[in-house]
Amino acid sequence: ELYNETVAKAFLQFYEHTAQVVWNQFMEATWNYVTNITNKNREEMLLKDMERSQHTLYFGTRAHLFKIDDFQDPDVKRMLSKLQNVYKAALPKDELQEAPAVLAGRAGARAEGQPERGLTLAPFLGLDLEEIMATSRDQEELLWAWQGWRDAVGLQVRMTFERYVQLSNKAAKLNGYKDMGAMWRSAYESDTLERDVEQLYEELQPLYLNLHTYVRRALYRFYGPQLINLRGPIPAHVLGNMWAQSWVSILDLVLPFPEKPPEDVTRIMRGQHWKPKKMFQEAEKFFTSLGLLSTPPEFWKNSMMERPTDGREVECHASAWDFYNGEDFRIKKCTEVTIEDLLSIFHQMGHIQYFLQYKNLSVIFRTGANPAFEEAVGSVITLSASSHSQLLTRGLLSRQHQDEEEEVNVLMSIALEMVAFIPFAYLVDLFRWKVFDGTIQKAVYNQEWWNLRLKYQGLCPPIPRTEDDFDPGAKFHISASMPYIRYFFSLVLQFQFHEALCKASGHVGPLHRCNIYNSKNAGKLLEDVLKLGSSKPWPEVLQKITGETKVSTKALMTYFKPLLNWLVTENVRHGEILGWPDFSCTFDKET
Ligand SMILES: O=C(CCC(O)(O)[C@H](Cc1ccccc1)NC(=O)c1ccccc1)N[C@@H](Cc1ccccc1)C(=O)O
Ligand SMILES: [Zn+2]
Repeated sequence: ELYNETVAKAFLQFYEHTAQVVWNQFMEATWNYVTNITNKNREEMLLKDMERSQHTLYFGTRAHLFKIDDFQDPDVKRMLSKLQNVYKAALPKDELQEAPAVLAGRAGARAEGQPERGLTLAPFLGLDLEEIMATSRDQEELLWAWQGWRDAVGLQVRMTFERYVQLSNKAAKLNGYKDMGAMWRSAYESDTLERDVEQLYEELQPLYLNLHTYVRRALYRFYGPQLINLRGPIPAHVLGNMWAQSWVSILDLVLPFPEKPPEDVTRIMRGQHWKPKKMFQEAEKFFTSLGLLSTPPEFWKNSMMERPTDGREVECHASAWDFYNGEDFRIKKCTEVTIEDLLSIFHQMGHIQYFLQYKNLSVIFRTGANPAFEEAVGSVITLSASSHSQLLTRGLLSRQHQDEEEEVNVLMSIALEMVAFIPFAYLVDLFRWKVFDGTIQKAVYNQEWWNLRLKYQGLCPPIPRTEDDFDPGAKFHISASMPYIRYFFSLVLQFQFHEALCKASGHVGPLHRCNIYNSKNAGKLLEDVLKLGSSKPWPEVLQKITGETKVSTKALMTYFKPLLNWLVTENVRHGEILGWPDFSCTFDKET
């Protein structure tokens, strides 16, 4: 009959050649917009987005005509089933037109006319406010920045968020999913994803609880009892980050051994006159030291490594770009010369390495084995890049020896980045899954957001919040409709990968001292995984690198064991209450 396997192969060839052109044009137009936000560039992006949707719909509807179950070739079956999901292209034309203004919030279009004043100010405002959140120790100033950002951006997103939920769920249903949360979760090819991540979270909770309790004590010492309740949640504006998702900026307030502070790598970088380009070259050197691929000339010619100084408005959230022609790959980042940005560049270069490794696969398979794999690649390299031995080798540290207490200090700084992140990375999509499935209704969006922030992060808003606010909208990924559970999953995966790569590199000793730099064995293991893209189910890919088919928190717990021991001893010594039995947020001061 007509739609047999031979026809399917020709159909896929036809898809392949047309998709490369359509996707390349869409990426070019989107790149032009986010690196020069003007109405003209927005129009051009929307046009290319429409063409891409028409292309997706043309092939998606026809892919449903094949009886995939009768086919033999596993690749043909897998490619056809992936084509069948057409995402938002399933929407009727008029709603598809409306979608960009609604779906991509801050990063994307506004319905018509000039973008809101607050929004055009926001990107510039954003980096300065984040700087204040990281460096200020004046809680009034921190409150001003915290509230300022939410008023400037959060409220804008609120206006379109309900319509965004409607359109998203309609598109999901048209693709056969019960809601958009189910469609997002389908990227993991598992019908137990929600329970799996909940289980991982529960295994990690004791580690987070002990860190939270210790940090609360340290903040109590600095800010006093009128701000910090030792039996209650921590106010969200004093953790050194706009979303309290990373606490590394308050390391100086919580250092276990303050008489042995770690060297300030940022100061050393600036003393050595590091520039953004050198930071990218540094990250590339690490990947090539593993025998992995180097970046093509286009990367250095076309990337945007610094915020432009010609007055152009750009989207400053870092990202890596594949232009689907096998040779054009870019990073967009408003790089500052800091250790945080150097490590963030390692993360972005991990995305680029994935693009390079799978560039000869069909376009359909040019994504990570699952979205968490994409995020984990760069982050696993970062674990080695930020190790004492690596920073020493690269001349970014001068002190050779590190004694036991200095090591606890370093583990604390890594935990402030990684362990503090665990509940935040978990709750962002817990919130959105509940919004999509209707558990959380519009009337209580903000209250339910703060219920989750209290339950999982043990945080409180520093001032009373109402339903006129929309605090979730203050996070880029929510305003840009970017799924987030991938970062939670990636956090666990990156330690599992790190353990496997360290073993392959012949490392002996504690996991947190491992540095895989120059290990061709570790590089080979990683290469074998990356070049598969999404052509195989991710448990198979996970097994190739770790020997296991299940995600496990064992490696992460091993890595932080020395710190957890220290934290438990410290918290017991102070007779601390783990958790926040006083769950109320103290606004009205008794005093
Ligand atoms: O958002 C990022 C880093 C940006 C990115 O590399 O994950 C970026 C996000 C993004 C931006 C614009 C459009 C789409 C996605 N993702 C990529 O550039 C990307 C993702 C998948 C494939 C190719 C590129 N990190 C998260 C979480 C995180 C990750 C690692 C350390 C700390 C925190 C955050 O900052 O909250
Ligand atoms: Zn990423």
